[in-house]
Amino acid sequence: MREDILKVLITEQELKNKIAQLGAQISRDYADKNLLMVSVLKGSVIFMADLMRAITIHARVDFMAVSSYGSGVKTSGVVKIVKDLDLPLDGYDILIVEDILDSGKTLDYLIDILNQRNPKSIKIATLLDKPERREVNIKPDYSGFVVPDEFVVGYGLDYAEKYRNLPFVGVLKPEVYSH
Ligand SMILES: O=P(O)(O)OC[C@H]1O[C@H](OP(=O)(O)OP(=O)(O)O)[C@H](O)[C@@H]1O
Ligand SMILES: Nc1nc2[nH]cnc2c(=O)[nH]1
Ligand SMILES: [Mg+2]
Repeated sequence: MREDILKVLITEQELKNKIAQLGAQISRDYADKNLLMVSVLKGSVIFMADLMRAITIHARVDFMAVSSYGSGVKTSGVVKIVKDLDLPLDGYDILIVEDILDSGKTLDYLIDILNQRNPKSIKIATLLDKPERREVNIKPDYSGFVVPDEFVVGYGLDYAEKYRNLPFVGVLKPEVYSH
């Protein structure tokens, strides 16, 4: 698996340090709020697991699965809800936890849907932000790293459902895509 990686963009240690900072910041900002973290499966699962443990105040968690990329590297533009939340949102301050904000279409759609359920507030925490690729007007409230316009994998992010279990974020060798 490691032999498929062209370069490491963000190391395990850099991820760890940044998530500790984000967790501390969120803990301060939500001290007087009613935090419900909403993880967008599957990509955000590793970030969610690490971020929630870096948060030192009461936090509830829930999971939602939407898919727009299928198994490829390009968004289909169609966002499908594969699994909905279990909890109603009224009275909660929602923090959507994402692995990457790319075109922005996934979150744009998701925020529309979640807003209809009357939460107190909705904010976005994304590990990675790829602003060059944005197609809709959306910005993260908490962001770990800005990444260049390259398809990244690892730490939850897949290519054809593989590489999610790499402990760092990297870029694949071009020949991997032709298999
Ligand atoms: O900003 P966008 O262009 O919409 O892209 C970002 C979304 O794409 C990926 O999910 P994907 O649909 O591949 O599903 P996955 O999380 O299960 O890999 C990623 O996890 C984000 O949710
Ligand atoms: N794995 C992966 N999924 C994405 N979804 C949107 N952008 C990306 C990306 O750069 N890598
Ligand atoms: Mg994906």
